[in-house]
Amino acid sequence: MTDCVLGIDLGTSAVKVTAVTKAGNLIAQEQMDFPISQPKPGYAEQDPEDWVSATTVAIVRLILKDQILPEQIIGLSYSGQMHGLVLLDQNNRVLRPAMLWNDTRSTPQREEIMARMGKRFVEITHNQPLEGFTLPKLLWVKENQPEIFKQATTMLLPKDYLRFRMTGKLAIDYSDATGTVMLDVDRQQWSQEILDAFDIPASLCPPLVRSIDETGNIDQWYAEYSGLSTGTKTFAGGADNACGAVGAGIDGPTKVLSSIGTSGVILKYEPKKETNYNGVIQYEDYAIPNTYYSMGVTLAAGYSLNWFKKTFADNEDFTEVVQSAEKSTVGANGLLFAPYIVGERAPYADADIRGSFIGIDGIHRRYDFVRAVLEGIIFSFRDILDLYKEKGSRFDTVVSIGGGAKSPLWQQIQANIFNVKVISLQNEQGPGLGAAMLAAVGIGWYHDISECSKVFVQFKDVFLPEPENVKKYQKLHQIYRKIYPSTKEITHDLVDFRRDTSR
Ligand SMILES: Nc1ncnc2c1ncn2[C@@H]1O[C@H](COP(=O)(O)OP(=O)(O)O)[C@@H](O)[C@H]1O
Ligand SMILES: O=C(CO)[C@@H](O)[C@H](O)COP(=O)(O)O
Repeated sequence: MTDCVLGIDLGTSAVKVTAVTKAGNLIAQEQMDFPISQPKPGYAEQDPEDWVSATTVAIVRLILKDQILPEQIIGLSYSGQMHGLVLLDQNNRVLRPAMLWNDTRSTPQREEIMARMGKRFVEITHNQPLEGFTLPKLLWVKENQPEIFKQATTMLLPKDYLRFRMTGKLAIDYSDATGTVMLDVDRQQWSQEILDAFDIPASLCPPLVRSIDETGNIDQWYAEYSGLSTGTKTFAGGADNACGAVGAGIDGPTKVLSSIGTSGVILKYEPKKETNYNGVIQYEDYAIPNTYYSMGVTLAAGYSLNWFKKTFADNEDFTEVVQSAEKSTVGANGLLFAPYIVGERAPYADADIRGSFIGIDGIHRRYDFVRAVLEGIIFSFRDILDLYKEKGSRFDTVVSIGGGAKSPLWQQIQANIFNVKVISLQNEQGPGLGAAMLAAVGIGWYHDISECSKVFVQFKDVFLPEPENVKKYQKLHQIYRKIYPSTKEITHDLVDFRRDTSR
């Protein structure tokens, strides 16, 4: 019986639980999906109970199907979808569905924050108060559901709620706390100035801990519910992008992370907390203590592909749909896709922009549309890389993770659009591996993340830019860049005509 740690990756579409030994061997992995509810355009909610049930199913499968013994699991940690707001009452009961990172209903609150605090807000948090972040959501509840706000005694993020249900302990780690935009990044504490400005009781904010800190053992109730042992220690964990970067070995300035999950992310390691991109690019505490990262987020990356598949190829296998894009060409035979189908965050912070296919021709087949979707998402990533390049950053490697990294074609498209070498991991589940690494360091197997990374992080394939295709993509990207300014007004005008899915 070999001891192992679990990395629990609470994503937006599913939870994935990965068991890893001290030697970095992945001995089992289980996944359980859960739904997302979009009752109105711009809304995105989940029932926190679904996270608990799905995680428990995955753990039960590890024990019953994969034959992992509960006593083998000496520690576990968490990676969580970021920014989502979970509100608890005085009995620690959930007050309303969680409002997720891709819920963009809080534009008035975002504007109110900027009107009230302006530049000072960006100085404190190193971020703009975008709709996706937690504070605008909290203010939305305060203004639109005051009876719920009045009952709220604790605010948690998704993985922190899951940890609470498994241990009975309330906590939040610094990487997720930055994503609330209520943390004073320079002082590394909740910002009293922001709390006072919006009349938010400080008692709502849970205690801050580091990602590798111990957060209690599995409690009796959860041990009985799941089959885990009360001897298993939990460690705080981090934001999914922070954990993804840990699991991808991002620990210096020349490697960049590209993640295609439900959202898409281009992420860069930042050694100094003083760096401030004035909110154009997000700035967050990293899961490695006393370091930071910045990132640009494409709201609908894997989500765009999911939408396409659900709408036009529902009963077909995911891999086959993606592979069909090989029948198309670089530039999808003259078809472009802009992935703004739930609004956008970077490089355009615009909750009302919507997506488009440009250049539809009678010659186009479904595989051209698939190709355009894959390419459009990466053009959006390229826009973010260009923001970094404008600031003088230079990279020689992109590490590709997330569900999208299952496709070699998509990784080659990345290498060609970025004109940079792209490498993949042995297991594309970087966030789960990163969470397991936090537990491995927390438990004392390794002195620090860097030591653990040498054993746990294993790369797989290398995709080199193909010069002919790089040239074609450079031209196509210039055309793609015109889509946002050309469609902004048109798609904003269409807002009132969108279906209200609550009816
Ligand atoms: N075989 C595949 N090839 C390419 N992309 C895929 C494949 N299967 C799933 N995906 C993409 O991966 C995304 C899910 O990635 P994942 O990292 O699991 O997301 P999350 O952490 O947000 O739940 C889906 O939205 C889908 O677009
Ligand atoms: O909002 C952000 C980052 O700021 C998202 O990246 C979420 O953290 C969701 O991640 P995935 O489920 O797409 O991995």
